[in-house]
Amino acid sequence: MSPMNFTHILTQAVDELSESESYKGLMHQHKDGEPLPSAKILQDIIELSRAILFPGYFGNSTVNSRTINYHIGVNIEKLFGLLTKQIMAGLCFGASEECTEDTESKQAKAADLAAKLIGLFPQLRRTLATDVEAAYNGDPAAQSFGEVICCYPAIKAITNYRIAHELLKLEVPLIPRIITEMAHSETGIDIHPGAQIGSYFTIDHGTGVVIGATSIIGNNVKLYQGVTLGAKSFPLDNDGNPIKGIPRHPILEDDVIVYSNATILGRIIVGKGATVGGNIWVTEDVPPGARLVQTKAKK
Ligand SMILES: CC(=O)OC[C@H](N)C(=O)O
Repeated sequence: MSPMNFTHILTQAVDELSESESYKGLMHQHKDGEPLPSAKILQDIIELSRAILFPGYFGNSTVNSRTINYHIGVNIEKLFGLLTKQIMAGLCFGASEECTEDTESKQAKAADLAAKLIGLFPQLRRTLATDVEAAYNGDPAAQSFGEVICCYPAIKAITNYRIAHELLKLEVPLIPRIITEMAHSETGIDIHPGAQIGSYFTIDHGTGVVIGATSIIGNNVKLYQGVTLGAKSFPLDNDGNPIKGIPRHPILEDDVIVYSNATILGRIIVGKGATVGGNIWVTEDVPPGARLVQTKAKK
């Protein structure tokens, strides 16, 4: 192809891609003074959060009990600055009116929400400590808490989820979903920030786990790789659009174990202490303490 032809093809592509009919619904219209959330900075926020919650394991590895106050202080200060800006961007993204109107009060709100989230970090760390313990106690292959924190995808995914869930409760738009989707890409574990998950939660191996937006998981629950807590077909409104916000995912009560690749669908209850075996499809309530298993393979 001659350079003239390249130019023609490229110019035509530019023209077609710039036509409003072509990008309708697919472009975010930038307005001066309105930032968009940045996946890159949110990644920095997650790295800082991990360094604060699990000092020495993430971030600066030279931290010790004499210097911890300094390290946590520096990281919290950085986190507060970055988080405030990203929350502001999230508020702008979710705002129906122009974000440039009332910027000061939005900025004050963003700083307030960032401080509220950081204020929850001590409680988040206490809950994450239970998740680390559950991962260690739930896996004979784990040699130490340190190994679990450094290596287990579940700890990364659950940390992102627990931060994102608090941001969702603070009604910050978009950012919670970006944070859980970052963990999804990193670990293969997809936990929607809207799910409610108790303490001592663990996922062994993790790859392919999906936990839907309205799932409710009690305390001391263990999942294996490939488990889906999903929804069944959903109702549509008169215009044929899905009706949002309906509880449609399972409730797993305390002490439930679900083995690999089980698919549990709909707003059903898996009762306290029940065990759901691998590779099964569950769409009805499971009584407390039940053992649900697939029929054995036959020769
Ligand atoms: C996990 C799952 O059921 O996904 C289906 C859909 N995203 C929903 O939330 O209903």
